[in-house]
Amino acid sequence: MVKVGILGASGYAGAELVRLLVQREDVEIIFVHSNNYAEIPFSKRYPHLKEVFDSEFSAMNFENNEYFDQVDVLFCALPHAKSQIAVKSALEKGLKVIDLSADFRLKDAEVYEEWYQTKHQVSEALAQAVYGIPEINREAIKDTNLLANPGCYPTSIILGLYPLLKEGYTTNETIISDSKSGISGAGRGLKDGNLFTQATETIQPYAVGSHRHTPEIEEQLSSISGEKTSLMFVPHLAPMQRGILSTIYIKNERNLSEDQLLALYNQYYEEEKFVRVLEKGETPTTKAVSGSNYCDIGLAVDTQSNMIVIMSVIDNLIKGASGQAIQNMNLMLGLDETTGLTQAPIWP
Ligand SMILES: NC(=O)C1=CN([C@@H]2O[C@H](COP(=O)(O)OP(=O)(O)OC[C@H]3O[C@@H](n4cnc5c(N)ncnc54)[C@H](OP(=O)(O)O)[C@@H]3O)[C@@H](O)[C@H]2O)C=CC1
Ligand SMILES: CC(=O)N[C@@H](CCC(=O)OP(=O)(O)O)C(=O)O
Repeated sequence: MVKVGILGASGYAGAELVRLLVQREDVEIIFVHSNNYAEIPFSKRYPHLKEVFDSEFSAMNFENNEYFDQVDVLFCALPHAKSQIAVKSALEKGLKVIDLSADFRLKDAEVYEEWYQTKHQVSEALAQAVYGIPEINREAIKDTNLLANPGCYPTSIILGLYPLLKEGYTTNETIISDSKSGISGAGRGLKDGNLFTQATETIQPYAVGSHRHTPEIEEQLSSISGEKTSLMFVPHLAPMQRGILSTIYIKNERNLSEDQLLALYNQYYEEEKFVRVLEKGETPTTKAVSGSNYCDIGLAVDTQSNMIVIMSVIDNLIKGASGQAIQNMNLMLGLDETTGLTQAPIWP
């Protein structure tokens, strides 16, 4: 039995961890943390899990936390900069740690501090953290105790570009990703722009050219291509609960035909349970991956402009957060990577 604890379980990502893990017979959830909802049953905040998971939230201090002595794996689903002390303490106690925030995703503390405007308190641990996209760096994930779970936008974009960049495809022309996210991507915290009245029946770009996922994506794309690779990333808030669509544009510098492009992606992803490459002419929809750990990728070549268009969709809370975190946990524990993640998507 694998014993797990979840920090930030009252948030959307934490609650998805609970929903996915509570259904497993090989996992026991030992504690769910929330300071604001301490001693309140989980199912009061998340009524869909009534009689499925009714344990109370526990408030806690993260330094030398005795709760950590009771578990094998710690998931941190806290905002940026809030889990660093917990991660340090859990690593010292010999736990496997999976952090869903951005705190261990960037290798360079200075870059983190510039983009997140806060000092990194555990920068010495950055070197040991492994960035967790299993389809790309499965072997390193198996060997780490500190897993940096990727951001939701980065997951959709990196999986979308991986085969082309791995093949040495264009890195000297700017790549563009026009990405759209459902509102759950912003978490459950109250924010004016996420009110129903502000966010429904409209779509809006934000953080144009300045989104904090840009350095994360560029670092990973550069690592794949072996050269400095830059990205023009434009996120949008879309009026849906879940889902991310990234439409990525990259110069077709080797004049691949659509059939060749599809063959390349099929070759890279044919063994990957959670990546589905669509057929010629098909375009992905966020609905087709909703509630699942799938990433669906559609491909097209625009012969007029000689641009490749990659369309990548995920559920931001599953493959973009908690599903991928569990996929990583499975690998870190030597389990079948797909355990607990084979639920089919929900439609409509
Ligand atoms: N939503 C998404 O699609 C994705 C989210 N992530 C990342 O996962 C993490 C959680 O996100 P999400 O679930 O959306 O966020 P939510 O805002 O929904 O939840 C935040 C959680 O963190 C806790 N928390 C907030 N502030 C503090 C603090 N100062 N100290 C201790 N605990 C605190 C809250 O507990 P309390 O009840 O006490 O307020 C709550 O449990 C973030 O780092 C986010 O970037 C990553 C990928 C996708
Ligand atoms: C819609 C929305 O607001 N999305 C969030 C991204 C959430 C996420 O995955 O990012 P992190 O894990 O890096 O926080 C944003 O743009 O800040």
